[in-house]
Amino acid sequence: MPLTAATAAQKAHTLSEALPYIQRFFDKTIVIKYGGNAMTDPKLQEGFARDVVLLKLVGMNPVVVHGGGPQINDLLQKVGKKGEFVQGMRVTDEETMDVVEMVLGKVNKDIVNLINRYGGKAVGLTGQDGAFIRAEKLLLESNDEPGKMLDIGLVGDINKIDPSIITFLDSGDFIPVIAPIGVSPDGETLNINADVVAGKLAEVLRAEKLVLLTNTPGVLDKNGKLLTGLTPKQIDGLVKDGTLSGGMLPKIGSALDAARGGVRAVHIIDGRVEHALLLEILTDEGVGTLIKSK
Ligand SMILES: Nc1ncnc2c1ncn2[C@@H]1O[C@H](COP(=O)(O)OP(=O)(O)O)[C@@H](O)[C@H]1O
Ligand SMILES: CC(=O)N[C@@H](CCC(=O)OP(=O)(O)O)C(=O)O
Repeated sequence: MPLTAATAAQKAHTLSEALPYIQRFFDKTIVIKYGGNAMTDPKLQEGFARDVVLLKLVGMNPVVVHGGGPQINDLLQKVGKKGEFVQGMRVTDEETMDVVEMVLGKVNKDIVNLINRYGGKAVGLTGQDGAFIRAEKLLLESNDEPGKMLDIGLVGDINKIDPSIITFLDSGDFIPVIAPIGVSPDGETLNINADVVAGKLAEVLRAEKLVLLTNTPGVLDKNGKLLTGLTPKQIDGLVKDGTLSGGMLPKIGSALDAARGGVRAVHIIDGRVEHALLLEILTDEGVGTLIKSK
């Protein structure tokens, strides 16, 4: 069907709008957290893969960190286990860890394949590769009994990320795709929340941007209204009054740490919107919640 003059002008305008963003982010690192909740629809997955390839081709260095929480829950259910979370972190016994590794391995390869199908050169990694994510067992402070530390099993608290393998891949044509698994000093694999890995990696890589793709329009207030920008003080209030809960807790904590750690722009956006990533990075249509460092 031929384009009308108005539609053609609109399309040209949208393409042209990308120019200053392409210039600004040229050769800059963009860490993208692809949440398990944002990857459930095949059409959205294809859109995501195309967006990542496009960002690489226009000269940016996209680094993908993926989750897979709902997919892990599905397999746990099939083997007769129930997913249990404390403060947004999965309680991980040995059997659960096997399921986590299995599912994240499959999710990782699916993303790699999809990016490659659209002409990218994705390379899948976990923190075990080159032992680039070193962690120790996480102890969480109990909310009910301050001072009491909770052991939630084989869950990692990041000690150190060695960025050299990622910068090496970035400097070539490659797109790193990272599963959130770390390795302890004695070689044990540890399950790490993907938001935590993405936030820390963005900091260590001195990324220009961290974009967390999830299944809500962003951070919502008590009445379900989108909060477009949040300061540390506002976040503190939302945690204390219970507006933020579950998976949003590690997400907001990591986002704030990254913003304070020097990542210039940290956004939580709706991965259910087609091409949400392109809209966020290459257009004036900033969507979701911007996390401010002060
Ligand atoms: N105030 C809030 N605003 C938005 N989402 C919230 C809020 N509090 C809790 N959540 C929950 O956090 C979830 C996102 O975190 P999570 O399930 O870990 O997603 P992901 O797989 O993208 O990391 C949302 O689906 C929502 O249920
Ligand atoms: C310790 C911990 O909670 N690990 C997460 C890792 C996957 C993840 O973070 O996935 P999403 O981003 O899709 O939530 C888990 O086992 O679910």
